[in-house]
Amino acid sequence: MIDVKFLPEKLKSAQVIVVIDVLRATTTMITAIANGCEYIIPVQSVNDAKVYGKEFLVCGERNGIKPEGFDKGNSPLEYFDVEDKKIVLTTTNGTKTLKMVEGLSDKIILGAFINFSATLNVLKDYSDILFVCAGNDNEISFEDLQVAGAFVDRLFWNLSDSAKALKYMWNALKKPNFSGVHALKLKELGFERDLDFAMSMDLYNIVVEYKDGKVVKGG
Ligand SMILES: O=C(O)[C@H](CS(=O)(=O)O)OP(=O)(O)O
Ligand SMILES: [Mg+2]
Repeated sequence: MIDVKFLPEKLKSAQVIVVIDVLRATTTMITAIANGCEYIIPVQSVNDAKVYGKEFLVCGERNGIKPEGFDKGNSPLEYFDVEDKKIVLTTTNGTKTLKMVEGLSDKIILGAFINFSATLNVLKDYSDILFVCAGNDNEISFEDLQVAGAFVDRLFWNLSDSAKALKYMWNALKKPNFSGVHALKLKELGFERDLDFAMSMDLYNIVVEYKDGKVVKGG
């Protein structure tokens, strides 16, 4: 079954789980890994991140903005210079959702548009996939649903009703349309370029996984 959770609730195990927080956590983490970051440790809180030692870049956001004392925020455009770095990251929705799916699958993948085709190639080998959209503060995210819909549209196993609904939504849109509440909020905060970046298809040809507590380049 190909199933989609519009929010990270009523979670269940699956052969593969794909966590989607296209604005911006999964887009940001994929960018960091594609630019040579060794690994990323997602954590729940700003205080959890601060305890990591000097060998880590301490990164993330609250209300979209880099917390005081942090090295980087949650804009993917800040992660082109992270070769061989170790990162600890806390974000409002994305890192929280990764922690929530821990233990539910042996294969947890990060989903976004910037490495869409590479991820799709891996997903084609599986018939039991759960897409988990991170949403925004417990509300659904139009942008996350678009990524799920684009994947579902290219997978041909049994679709759940939520997957079927997103397939039709994606077919109506045909390309990314970032105009939801979260996109507008990021625009107001001055992150318009993040939206363009996150809507770009296939900038990177890698798969990114969450394994043993770390976000790493997939095999
Ligand atoms: O930084 C982001 O884009 C969001 C926080 S907010 O909605 O902009 O305040 O965090 P994320 O975990 O990536 O949804
Ligand atoms: Mg988000």
